[in-house]
Amino acid sequence: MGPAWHGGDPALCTAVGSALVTAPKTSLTPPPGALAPQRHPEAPAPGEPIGSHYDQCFGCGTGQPHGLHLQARAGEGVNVIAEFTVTPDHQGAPGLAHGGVLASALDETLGALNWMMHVISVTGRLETDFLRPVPVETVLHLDAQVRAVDGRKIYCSATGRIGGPDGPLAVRADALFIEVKVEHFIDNGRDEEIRAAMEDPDQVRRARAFEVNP
Ligand SMILES: CCCCCCCCCCCCCCCC(=O)SCCNC(=O)CCNC(=O)[C@H](O)C(C)(C)COP(=O)(O)OP(=O)(O)OC[C@H]1O[C@@H](n2cnc3c(N)ncnc32)[C@H](O)[C@@H]1OP(=O)(O)O
Repeated sequence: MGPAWHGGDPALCTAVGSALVTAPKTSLTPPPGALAPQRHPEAPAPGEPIGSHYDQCFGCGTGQPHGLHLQARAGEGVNVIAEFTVTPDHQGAPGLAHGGVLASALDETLGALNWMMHVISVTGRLETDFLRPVPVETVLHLDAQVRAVDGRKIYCSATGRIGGPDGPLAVRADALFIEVKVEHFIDNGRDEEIRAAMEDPDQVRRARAFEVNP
């Protein structure tokens, strides 16, 4: 048998005999020169709703019938909080939330951190730990925070607790978000939706706000 596939990165894994040895992944660990995150002076006040960045977003869009409808609020630091109620539509196993849905809820909460720093960024990497099963009708209390910033790289983490902000930890994630320009969406999105978004002055204003208020 040939060597195992290691995602093309020989630094991550090495085959030793038939065993696969995985070296620690360092890309979610801020490098020594990384800076502490700064809360933008115009970030929403603590407790203020952050609002949806796009009404068709699966995570936060109010016009998206199949979405999670997350409504994040600003925290005290460079963090946001949100609650997510697991419904029967979110099941993976009978009566239990699907892991991918929970990862989406974490991802969306992490994405809302953009508004605390006035930066547009997208998920580059998301590593999720599922610690407890999450039953239908659970209210998952989500908290995401930026840990460090290194150039365009934003190192952040999120937790999801069952039933309350101090409830049992059910899911957690470390993530690397990468800062992008609005052109990331314009150049890559499907024409139909981009055209509609560009014709919506509120959407354009939301997207450009961070670029004119650096
Ligand atoms: C008019 C319409 C307006 C619409 C306005 C909407 C605005 C509001 C949107 C908010 C949205 C939030 C929503 C929730 C969060 C999502 O769900 S976002 C959607 C999911 N994510 C994506 O689709 C991203 C897909 N990936 C990409 O597009 C590209 O890979 C990226 C992430 C932009 C990076 O590409 P790039 O810009 O070419 O940068 P690149 O040089 O490759 O990497 C930069 C650095 O990051 C590192 N890096 C990149 N990827 C990784 C990785 N996976 N692991 C480790 N390191 C990495 C690189 O090694 C590099 O490090 P240095 O060399 O600088 O040390």
